[in-house]
Amino acid sequence: MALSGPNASITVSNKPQPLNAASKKLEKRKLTGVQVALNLFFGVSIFVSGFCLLTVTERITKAKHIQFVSGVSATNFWLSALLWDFLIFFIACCLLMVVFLLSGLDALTKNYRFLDTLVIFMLFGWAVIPFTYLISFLFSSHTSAYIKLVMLQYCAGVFSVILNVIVTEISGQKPSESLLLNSMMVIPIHNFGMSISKYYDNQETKIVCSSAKIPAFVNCSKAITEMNVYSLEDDAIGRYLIAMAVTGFIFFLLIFLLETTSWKVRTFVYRYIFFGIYKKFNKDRVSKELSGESEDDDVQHERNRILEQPQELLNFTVLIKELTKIYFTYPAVLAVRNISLGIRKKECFGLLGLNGAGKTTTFEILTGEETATSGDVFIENLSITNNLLEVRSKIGYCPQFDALLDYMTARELMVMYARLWGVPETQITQYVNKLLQSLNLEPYADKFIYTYSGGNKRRLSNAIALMGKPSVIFLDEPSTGMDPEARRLLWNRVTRARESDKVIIITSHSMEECDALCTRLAIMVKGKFMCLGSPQHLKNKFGNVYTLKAKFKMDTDEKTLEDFKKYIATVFPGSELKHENQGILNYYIPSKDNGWGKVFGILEEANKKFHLEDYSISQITLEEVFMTFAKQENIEV
Ligand SMILES: Nc1ncnc2c1ncn2[C@@H]1O[C@H](COP(=O)(O)OP(=O)(O)OP(=O)(O)O)[C@@H](O)[C@H]1O
Repeated sequence: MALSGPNASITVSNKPQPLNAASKKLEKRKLTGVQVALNLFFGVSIFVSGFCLLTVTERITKAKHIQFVSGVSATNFWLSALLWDFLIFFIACCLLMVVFLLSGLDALTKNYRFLDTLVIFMLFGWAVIPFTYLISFLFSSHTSAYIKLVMLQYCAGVFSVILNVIVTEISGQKPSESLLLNSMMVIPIHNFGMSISKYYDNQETKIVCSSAKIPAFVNCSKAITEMNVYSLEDDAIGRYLIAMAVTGFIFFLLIFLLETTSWKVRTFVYRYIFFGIYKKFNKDRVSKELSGESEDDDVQHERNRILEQPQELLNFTVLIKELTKIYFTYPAVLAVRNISLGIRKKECFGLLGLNGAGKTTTFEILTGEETATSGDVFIENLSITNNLLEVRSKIGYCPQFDALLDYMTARELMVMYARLWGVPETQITQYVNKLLQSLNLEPYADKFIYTYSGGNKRRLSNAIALMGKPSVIFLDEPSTGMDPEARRLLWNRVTRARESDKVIIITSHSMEECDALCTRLAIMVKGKFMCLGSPQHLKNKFGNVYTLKAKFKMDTDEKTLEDFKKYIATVFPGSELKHENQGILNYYIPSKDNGWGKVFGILEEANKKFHLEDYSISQITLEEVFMTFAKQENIEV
């Protein structure tokens, strides 16, 4: 039996032949091409699968999205990744050649054969690196992607070799005539295994045939010794090399298609197919919940203003028009329900809402990360659905979770983004230092990011979002985990950015932050705007109560407290005792018919009558307005 075709170095005929001592020794020492390939598969699989680690990490942490948003094109991103990984692959292959040389694998190294071997390895690298990138899109964890890819590559390699033996040796078919073996040629490791094993066998045979003593079991016919190893014959490697060259190119093309047109395909599928089917079977729900009509007059007014006027007259930097997002899971989630909004230059718009209200989904659509199910977003009059690449170059984005590259320093990362934004090379150092200073990041600027605290990572994410010249900056919960000083610095920086003609859109769970930064805000409940306006407008509109805090001395008896409660109930009809603890009473007092002067007059009287230690009266806070909507959501749930 010949192990891989007629040119196998050690050809075992069907009839056992007597071997002399020298040839027995030779047989024992020599490997077959198949053995060499099998031995290489494991190491090669472990090594090449590593190329998925960074691509998966960059995708799931959104570092890739931030780079795209900062102006990197898909071509540049993937070509630079390929170039770098290919360089690493080349160095590793050179080291492997040294190992081959030291191990005495003359058929792969001696007499310039290492150049042929390198060609096989390089073509394998060209095919397998984009293949690994492509497969990595299927995974959302880099460790799982790595382990599964190692297993996939190794099993595919071993399987393909076994299949080749079965097809050629057992069923006697030529590899080029077997549909199964031909279809295996899309897998880089199969082509690599075949190339290396056939090349090794061919060269080993030539070495043995050119020696003084040719063992009897070696087939040294002219057809074998004079065959061009690069030809397209079944025992040569030409077809496998061509397959690797072509598939590498195809894999790369597929990556580009995935990056550039998959967004359009997804938009089409979700908008016209999934949403069409959904509308057909859920007519009532769609007309009731996705009508966009609102009970709040400000929200309704904003919607009318957008829908009734031609877009050119509106002059908004950001225009959200009847935006809807449905996640077609089971059951379907209506994450954003027909919202319309216009934001002009120098505005800071806040999106508030409980967890799961739809803020992040709205952000993801606005930054081009998610597709809208219906409606559209326009940034400087460019539709995000039709001009994604242009729109991306107009935005800065700080995602909810830090999209940073752990093995870079803050300075390196910021220099990289400054270059991407096109800051002139001579000004980059000064530009980065200024930004680092403004967020007090200088002490950590030259340390690896993985050593940073959560708050410092957040500062850096915000600094990156504020870089360059975007027209719109999206900040998703920007100050989470920051200390009060860092928060103040951030607020100053954001306010300065807003004043320099930018639009800031922010989501936050900190009402203090929204009150400090936002010129307008909306409270979102279950994907809908429940109210819209400036913080003061919302406080006036929904805060039709004052909050009264009365503090009694420690020795005050129960009767005095009861008398005070009766007194308040009489002088402020409709008042509500919200909370009582350790002689401190908190009331909501209706503001209607109770001006500030009247309230203070009554409380001064109460102070004298009940000997209060202290009292205060204030307008309702934004947090209390928010809580009234939050309560509504909880009741509806
Ligand atoms: N990929 C997804 N698939 C299915 N449902 C999703 C997906 N992403 C979000 N959702 C659902 O969409 C709704 C809105 O989620 P979203 O993350 O936008 O809320 P959020 O207001 O940003 O919440 P948080 O304040 O916690 O960040 C939630 O009900 C959530 O479960």
